[in-house]
Amino acid sequence: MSGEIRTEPLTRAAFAPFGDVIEAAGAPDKIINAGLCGRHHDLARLDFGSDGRAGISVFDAKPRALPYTLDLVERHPDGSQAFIPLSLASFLVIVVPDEDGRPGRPRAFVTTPGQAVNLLRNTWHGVLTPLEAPGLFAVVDRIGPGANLEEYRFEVPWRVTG
Ligand SMILES: NC(=O)N[C@@H](O)C(=O)O
Ligand code: NI
Repeated sequence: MSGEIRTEPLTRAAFAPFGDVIEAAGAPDKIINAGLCGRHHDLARLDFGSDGRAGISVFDAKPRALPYTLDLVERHPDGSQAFIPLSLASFLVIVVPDEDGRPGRPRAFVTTPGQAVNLLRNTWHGVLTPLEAPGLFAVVDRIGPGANLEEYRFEVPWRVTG
């Protein structure tokens, strides 16, 4: 299976089967800090497994452009993975439903400035793909034993267009 994938806007509802959209959307859950800050509370389903712990790393990724050739996806069977831009750059988020242990048809989302994402454990996804510089991201994922990585290379790449 291969072909062309059109990008779609990133919304919590559309992304929910694959993970969470982390953003300051709507009214804050709580006003804190003497009224000077709104807290948008507990936005992501983090999961680091029974033998792992949470880690924060910084990724400095090369920006890419659309149309984008998708030939490789991966997943982390032991934990979730969150990508939080350290700038207002937009990025491409590719996720794929699993079909009997292999990726099915990818879906491609483009973030708007201020959006971050958390990928659920074992969700097929494209690697971190900024669409503009700087490609600096904080990444919250599992630190622990094992590779926590399964890769899949498509025999025929997908073409992702805007
Ligand atoms: N390999 C790694 O740390 N990053 C990937 O998991 C990725 O999704 O970019
Ligand atoms: Ni990953």
